[in-house]
Amino acid sequence: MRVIIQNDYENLSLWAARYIANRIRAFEPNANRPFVLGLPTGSSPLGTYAELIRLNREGYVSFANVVTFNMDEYVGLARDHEQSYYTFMWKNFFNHIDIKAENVHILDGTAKDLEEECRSYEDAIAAFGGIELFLGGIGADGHLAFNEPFSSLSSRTRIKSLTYDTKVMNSRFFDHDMSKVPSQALTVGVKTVSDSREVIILVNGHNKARALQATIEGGVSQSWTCSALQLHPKALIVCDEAACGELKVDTYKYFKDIEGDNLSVAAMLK
Ligand SMILES: N[C@@H]1[C@@H](O)[C@H](O)[C@@H](COP(=O)(O)O)O[C@@H]1O
Repeated sequence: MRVIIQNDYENLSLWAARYIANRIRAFEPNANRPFVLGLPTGSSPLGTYAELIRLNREGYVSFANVVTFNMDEYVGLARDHEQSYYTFMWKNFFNHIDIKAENVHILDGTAKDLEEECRSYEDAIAAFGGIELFLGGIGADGHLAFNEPFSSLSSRTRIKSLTYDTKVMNSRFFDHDMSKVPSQALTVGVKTVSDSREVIILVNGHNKARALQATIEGGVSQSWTCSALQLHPKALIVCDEAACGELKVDTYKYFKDIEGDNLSVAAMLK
């Protein structure tokens, strides 16, 4: 596992966006061989999306041959609901880049047969040859996508009930009214994420410090689903100083030292 520690959220976002842009450029995707990118919602990726939009507008990276799969979606929210993840993604990212609408995949939380919706999502990922790079965030309880604590580490896309804590956290988007927060979501599984050839997780802020500690230093455990990344051959954590509060000094120093030359945000633009 690599851990990139940036001073603040701004630099974390620039570094992550430039890394992703460079990966897409190096892949040289075309219509027959698209770059398959997994994407999250939430506040963590907003800065990364903003920089990717800027890089796209400047002509540094194109999404014309990028295929995306989003991590999750609330059950029961229509796509045009202002808090659906569908709305979030178009508003904050897809509307501003040169991606083709037919290349965007987002689970439909209003599908008649939700189990079939999940199965066909996994089939669609497989049909594209799997995901090249999955970008994600984590919840304060370490959830990856909506894989809440004690989700199976070999889980696939399925329906999950949200924990009380997650509903409280997400109620900020629903007028702070818990009763408006959907109780269930469709989510890719831990295994769906970890089957990707590369995983990048953004972790910022003090409230994620325990989750970051569990991801890097704790044992692999279903109680912190993010810890499954320890078994991944190419997992990359991009975090800010604030999120490092629970790491051992030695751990912190190790990653700062070993990644020293790689931390420059400016040097990421080729
Ligand atoms: N399902 C999403 C996750 O994919 C996200 O990583 C997490 C953290 O959100 P934020 O980035 O806003 O802290 O919350 C949500 O519940």
